[in-house]
Amino acid sequence: MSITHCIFDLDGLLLDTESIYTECLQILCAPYGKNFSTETKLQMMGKSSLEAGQILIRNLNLPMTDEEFLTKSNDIYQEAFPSAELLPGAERLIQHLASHNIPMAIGTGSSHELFLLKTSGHRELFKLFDPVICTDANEIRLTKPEPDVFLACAEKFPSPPLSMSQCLVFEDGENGVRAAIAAGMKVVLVPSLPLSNYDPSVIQHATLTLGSLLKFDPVEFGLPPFDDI
Ligand SMILES: O=c1[nH]cc([C@@H]2O[C@H](COP(=O)(O)O)[C@@H](O)[C@H]2O)c(=O)[nH]1
Ligand SMILES: [Mg+2]
Repeated sequence: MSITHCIFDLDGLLLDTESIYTECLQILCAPYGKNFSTETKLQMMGKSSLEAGQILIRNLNLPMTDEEFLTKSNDIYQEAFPSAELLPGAERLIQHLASHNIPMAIGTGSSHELFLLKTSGHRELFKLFDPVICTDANEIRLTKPEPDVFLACAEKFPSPPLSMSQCLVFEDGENGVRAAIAAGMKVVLVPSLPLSNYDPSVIQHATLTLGSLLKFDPVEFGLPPFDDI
């Protein structure tokens, strides 16, 4: 069945914020002589700031409380996120789908406050999404890999899809791919870390895996073809 609605992850999928997270968390860990590993990062991706901090503290045995992590990391994020850049192919795909009136949502593990900071350089483009569901929204009980964020997107579209299988999720994280599958949606994995780090079962269950959003062909999902090729 054709796709009628598209749902986009934010960090590492539309915006190059995963590289910023890595730099910020390396800065945070360095004074403790700890190394922020890719394995830990993959577990954190898609989680709320608090849950991600708890994973980091536990995995690296960091001598700090959850509150200390939130304060320290937030100070570093406030400086770093306003310069977040769009990833290759993101603007082209968003403008294309918008020009064909395909409903688009954002479903992110980010808080609404950090969403605003990260997208501050791209305000007009992010007005094309309705709804924008952040992980601190009232209706979100559980974060990715649970399906709550994506199910809330489906429910809040101005005109909701007939079935979850008509929603296509774009994701860069393991937790996000699992959440999309749990929601009964199709999912394109565009990894933001080398693919060799990903759980093979995540890659196997994704509908499609692409090296970049530039490689996405809307026609494969029954969406209108690009006009510029
Ligand atoms: O290195 C990290 N990557 C990602 C996260 C968390 O994961 C979210 C991004 O997940 P997603 O792209 O699925 O929204 C971020 O907003 C943040 O809460 C983090 O803490 N640290
Ligand atoms: Mg992501």
